[in-house]
Amino acid sequence: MTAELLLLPGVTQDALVWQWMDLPPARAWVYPGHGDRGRAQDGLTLEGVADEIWSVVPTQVDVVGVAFGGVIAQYLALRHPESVRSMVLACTTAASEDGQRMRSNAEEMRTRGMGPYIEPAIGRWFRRSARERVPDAVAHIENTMQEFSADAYADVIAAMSEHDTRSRLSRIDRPVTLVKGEQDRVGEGAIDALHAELPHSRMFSIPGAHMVHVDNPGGFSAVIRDHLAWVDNGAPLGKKLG
Ligand SMILES: O=C(O)CC1=CCC(=O)O1
Repeated sequence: MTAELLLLPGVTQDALVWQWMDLPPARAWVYPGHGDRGRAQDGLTLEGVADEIWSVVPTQVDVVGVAFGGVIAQYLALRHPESVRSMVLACTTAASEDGQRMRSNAEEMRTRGMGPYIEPAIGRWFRRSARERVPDAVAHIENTMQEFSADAYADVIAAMSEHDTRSRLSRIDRPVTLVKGEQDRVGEGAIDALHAELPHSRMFSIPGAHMVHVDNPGGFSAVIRDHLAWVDNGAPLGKKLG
């Protein structure tokens, strides 16, 4: 059986967020509290999300993870290495910088609701030109966030506050393509840090802000297709590509 392409998006995003990309057939994952799904009954953890994915996907997957999705992809590869053939990790990180601040932000979200968070998120996630270039995609994200539960958003931020895979990244012996959004100002330097630690990684920079898959769907599709060709052709393991 060949590997299935598995798409893990950023927080608040549903399966429709990939519709502007040009990809081979893929499984678009929907996290608890996202899309039509209820919140995780026993609380959302990074390990729990990864384990649920592992329990559902076929033998092997090529994982594409953006932002929160890139975090989940790391837990999947660490906890269930046999299930991951390769990864594309975009605009993501190996560790949250300030867990205490994230936990207090999460508590504040639960009381304030989604309203105050939508415009700032659009500002971080897209380049200014996005409303002209990809108006439907920006509108989709805005509409999704307006309907989204602040508790579900807070669940993700609280779970991410515990995130730190730095000491374990050297165990991931799969080919990884890392993607930097050239205009991504969230966690600057985080992709370089992943590149330094992941033994079989290569790195691309493409125009785009934090949610590079929605901000630059054409450019990100091209990277994924290049990645799949690289892996299908036996991505040279043990060799660090720059
Ligand atoms: O919203 C951000 O700036 C960072 C982020 C947290 C989870 C996610 O997917 O992006």
